[in-house]
Amino acid sequence: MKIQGVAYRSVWVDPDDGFSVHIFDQTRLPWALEVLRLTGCDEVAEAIVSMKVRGAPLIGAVAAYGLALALRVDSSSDAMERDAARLASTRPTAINLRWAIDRMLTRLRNTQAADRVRVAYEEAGLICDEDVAQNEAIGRHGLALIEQIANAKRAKGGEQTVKLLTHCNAGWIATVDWGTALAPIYMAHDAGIDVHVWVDETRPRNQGAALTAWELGSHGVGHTVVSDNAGGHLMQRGDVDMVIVGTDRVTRRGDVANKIGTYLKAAAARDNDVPFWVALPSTTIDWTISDGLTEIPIEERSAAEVTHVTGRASDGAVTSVQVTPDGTGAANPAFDVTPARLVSGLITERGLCDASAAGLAAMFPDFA
Ligand SMILES: CSC[C@H]1O[C@H](OP(=O)(O)O)[C@H](O)[C@@H]1O
Repeated sequence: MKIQGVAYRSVWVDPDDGFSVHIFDQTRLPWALEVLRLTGCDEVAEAIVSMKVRGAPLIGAVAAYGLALALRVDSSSDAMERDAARLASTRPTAINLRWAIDRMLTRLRNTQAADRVRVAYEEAGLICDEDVAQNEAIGRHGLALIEQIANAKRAKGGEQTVKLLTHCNAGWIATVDWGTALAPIYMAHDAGIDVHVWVDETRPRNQGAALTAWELGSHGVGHTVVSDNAGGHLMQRGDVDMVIVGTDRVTRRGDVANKIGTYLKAAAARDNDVPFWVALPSTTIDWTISDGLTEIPIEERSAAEVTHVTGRASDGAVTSVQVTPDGTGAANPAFDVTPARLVSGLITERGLCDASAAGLAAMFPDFA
């Protein structure tokens, strides 16, 4: 995606040194655009744990490069397995992380130690290129949904703006490029469709207020940040034509894990007959599990993310302030699970499908 006219991906290998891995520090956005140069596995692991880099597809891609960096230090099989396990353990919910590491190991276990660094960078690069292509395809398939809404509104007459609601950040900065939930929105905007996005702030880390708003604003897409609790009210008033979100893991029967609060939006959407669509590349499908509620591990993050909020002070300094009384405890589940029955459909790189075992098996017979 472009930032001030310059095209970027969210991760890239330094063209000069040929090995260091560059990412944007997402904890500094939207106040500063800062590139981090990662030169070792531990730095990559820390960047994922601290959410300097985040987003299910992107943490998979960056972890893949993290393994390449680790192999530069020690390409023995024991070290490779240890470092791969370390990277895979950084965050538990997004299946893309486990998928990317497993894909790297599958290739590297069949590679001579002397060739592993070269092969690792090659495979990580393929993972990135495939993510970009998948997300662009998701954009095209999701665009058709937005076009349908726009056409229906045109036929009906009256207010023409297609009003979408999204939760958290599933944009280009959460993937290698394009994004998942935001890809159709970018394409609709670029196609001249009048869209407006309600952006859930997405407490506690405010990925919506900080990252989705920054992305959409940078691309000129109309948007309004709302509190997480406002979505149901907007739907009741007919101000939401469709909800579109990303995901971190989808089960083989279509249960969806996504940022905490997604389930509540899906429940409100169902209660107000608002279509609720989930955008994902097939790397986000966990074919080994069915019941999301009992089988998807939900990341528990620090209480400090709830008791404190980060923002820019009036003097321009980015700082964190406490919003709870001293001594008050906080729970911080980072994801929840939306049952397939509340999902209108899945937007994949191969097309739109039902959030069901049959729908996924029909779309991905080669995986199911
Ligand atoms: C296309 S990103 C998918 C998913 O990842 C985000 O989680 P986090 O910000 O904790 O990495 C969020 O749940 C997005 O919807």
